[in-house]
Amino acid sequence: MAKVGIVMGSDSDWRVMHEVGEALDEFGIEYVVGVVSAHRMPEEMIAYGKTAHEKGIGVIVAGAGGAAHLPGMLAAVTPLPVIGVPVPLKYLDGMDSLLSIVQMPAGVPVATVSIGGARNAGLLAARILGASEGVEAERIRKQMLEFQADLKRIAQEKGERLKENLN
Ligand SMILES: Nc1c(C(=O)O)ncn1[C@@H]1O[C@H](COP(=O)(O)O)[C@@H](O)[C@H]1O
Repeated sequence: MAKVGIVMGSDSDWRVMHEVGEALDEFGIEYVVGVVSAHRMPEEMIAYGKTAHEKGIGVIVAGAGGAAHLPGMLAAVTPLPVIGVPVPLKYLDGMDSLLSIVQMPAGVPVATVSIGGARNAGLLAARILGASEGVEAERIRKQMLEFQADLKRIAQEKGERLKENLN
């Protein structure tokens, strides 16, 4: 089974991006973590994007804050799906990052999650890998269905408890 490449513009993004890894851990999916910045190390970033698909990576999850060009620049050079995570910083609350990531020109898609939505990025990467053929993909799909059933059960139990407390 392909791995997920988790990359971020700075080690400071890990406070948000660690949730990508935690979601993948729950699904037994391997990942490799790295820091590559389009702004601070453009050559290394391009090399990462150009070679990721040759290194057993099937999906890239890229997080960055502020003028977040990393996800889009990776999408420009890789054939793999790229999921962008807007990382909120001290100023502008991540709106700058969200707009930088989501407003891609036609032809260069980045699947953008919500501001700070690292967990959903991990879950989306799991769904992408689970959509392929093979035993491992089948296992991920099955586990995702169980995960969704759990979500429903928990939401219903919480609703019931609220009703009991109010009535
Ligand atoms: N947005 C980018 C890019 C990029 O898009 O290439 N490289 C670094 N950064 C962002 O700068 C913020 C501050 O970084 P520092 O904490 O290192 O100063 C981080 O959120 C990072 O993702």
